[in-house]
Amino acid sequence: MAGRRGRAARRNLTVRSDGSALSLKRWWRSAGFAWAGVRHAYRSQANFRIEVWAGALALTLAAVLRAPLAPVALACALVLALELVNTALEAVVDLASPELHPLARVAKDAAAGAVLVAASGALVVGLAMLGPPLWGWVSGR
Ligand SMILES: Nc1ncnc2c1ncn2[C@@H]1O[C@H](COP(=O)(O)OP(=O)(O)OP(=O)(O)O)[C@@H](O)[C@H]1O
Repeated sequence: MAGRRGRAARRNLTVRSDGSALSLKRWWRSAGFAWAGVRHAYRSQANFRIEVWAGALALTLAAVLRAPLAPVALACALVLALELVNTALEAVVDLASPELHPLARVAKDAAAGAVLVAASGALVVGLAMLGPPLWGWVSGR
């Protein structure tokens, strides 16, 4: 009996906390905030815009050349996600340290480094996946 009551109480708690977290309205609101973040990055960051269009080009080429889509999509998503994190970190650093500070530099440089590493990896993935079929298409083989 006590066990059943305990389980019911736990279920109530779970329903109350998970219920709101899983509500479609709440999820839609959160997605709206996330999309606002993406739009802000697109408007304010030239690098993000370049990466978006480079990714779109790579995905189009992969589809047209019938190259594996998943690794190209994953590499593009990684670069874009890290650029968004870099944008967020830049904003937080500017908020916390408007003056020049060595730690602010470390934070911004490391975040930019993360994007650079991901972009280099994406370039390798792009060359490996799209290079051979593109070469075959160009050379008519
Ligand atoms: N508060 C700061 N203290 C110390 N160094 C800073 C600070 N803000 C920026 N820097 C240095 O200047 C570099 C450029 O910073 P900035 O905020 O202009 O970013 P960015 O690389 O121009 O990025 P974006 O063009 O995407 O905004 C940083 O990587 C860092 O080395």
